[in-house]
Amino acid sequence: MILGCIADDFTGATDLAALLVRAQVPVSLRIGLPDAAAPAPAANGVEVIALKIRSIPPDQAVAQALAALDWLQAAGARHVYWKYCSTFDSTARGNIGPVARALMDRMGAGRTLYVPSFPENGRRVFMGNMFVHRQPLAESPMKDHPLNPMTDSDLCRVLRPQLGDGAAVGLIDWPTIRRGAEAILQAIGSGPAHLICDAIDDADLAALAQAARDMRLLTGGSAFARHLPDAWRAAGRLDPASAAGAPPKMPKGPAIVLSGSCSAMTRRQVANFAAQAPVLKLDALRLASGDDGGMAECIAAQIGAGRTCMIQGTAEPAEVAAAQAALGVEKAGELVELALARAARIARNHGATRFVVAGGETSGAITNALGITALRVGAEIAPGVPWCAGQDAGGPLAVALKSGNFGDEDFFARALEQAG
Ligand SMILES: Nc1ncnc2c1ncn2[C@@H]1O[C@H](COP(=O)(O)OP(=O)(O)O)[C@@H](O)[C@H]1O
Ligand SMILES: O=C(O)[C@@H](O)C(=O)COP(=O)(O)O
Repeated sequence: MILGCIADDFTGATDLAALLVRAQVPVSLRIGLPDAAAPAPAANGVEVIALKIRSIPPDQAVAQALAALDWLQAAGARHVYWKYCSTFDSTARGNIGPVARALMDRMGAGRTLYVPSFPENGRRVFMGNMFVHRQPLAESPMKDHPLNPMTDSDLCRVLRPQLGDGAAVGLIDWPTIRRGAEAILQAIGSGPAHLICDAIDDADLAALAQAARDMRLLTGGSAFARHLPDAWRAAGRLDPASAAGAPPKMPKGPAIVLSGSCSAMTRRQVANFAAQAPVLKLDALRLASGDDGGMAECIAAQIGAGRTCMIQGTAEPAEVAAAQAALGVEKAGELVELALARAARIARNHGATRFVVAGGETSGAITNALGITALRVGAEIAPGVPWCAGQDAGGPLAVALKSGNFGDEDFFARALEQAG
């Protein structure tokens, strides 16, 4: 296997898998830690392991990431990629830094790069500061994220305390990156173990990939990973004729939209789709007292009759803040995730075959609830959001796991049309 990847959430995993398919390599996407009976990886392919470790306590995230690393290494991974969010989503304690550090220690890797930029989706790092479209990260809607609000745009400052022990974090800045792979290589050689990298367009990411092609451990978003296969091909380490293979066949049938993201873009997408399909809005406070607003009846009436509907946890920042103040951040999030996971199972029992899900944590909860253990990546609906084909006890199904911030306003309708 040329590359083994550990993704910290499920939308991130399908994003990464889609971009690697674009890079013309065979990609296998496994949900959770593969068991002993899992099929062996392809010799020249990429393995992506989707974990749900973005917001859990650092020691648990590290333990799961190391277990994934052990599996990937035993399966022959030549390089390893630690995939986190293109907006560097993490809590004050981690988990980007602690997991990177643990992977470095276990692999004996002296250095690694941190390259979250995803220019096609408006995420750029300049002089160590992350921008989301035209706004600094800390002024963007990411400041209101329910689980990991991002309140500092300076990524060196975000990473340093996560690494602890006074760890040195360096920056490979854009003027260096614009001088090309040779200059980047020198900066890597003379810098500290942890290096945040600027990148404002895909040419920057390609230069970084060329400079980093010998590094065994790399970290970042999907857009940087996409450039690695070309860098390895140029170095003669990957068959120039390698291909992603034929896209999987997607099942047809009733579809449900399940939205747990509260991002600004998802809120617009939910409002847009609400004008076209029946919607049930969950309320975290009512869920806490066992009231889901008749969710099962609503799903049975719509999906059972072959029509679509949407169940949303999605709410405005003030509503989320009120629920969190009453219930606690974790409890409020968990209640909505569990309700949406239950909605997915009910919909499946009424014949749903297509699931459009918004939100990374939400996608993790739903994919696990459906018992999906592997996905095959199909066509992208929006950059970084592919339809994926999977299987559960009831047979074939399709899921589109949308990162909170990805896609245009009409994303849900477009997704259903595309796989219609
Ligand atoms: N109304 C709500 N009140 C409180 N928390 C909510 C509400 N709706 C959704 N959530 C929680 O917010 C979190 C959103 O995270 P996630 O699904 O990862 O979305 P994103 O992709 O935008 O990061 C989930 O844990 C979800 O359950
Ligand atoms: O890199 C990205 O932006 C995405 O792949 C990602 O990780 C999405 O996370 P959520 O926004 O929590 O869905």
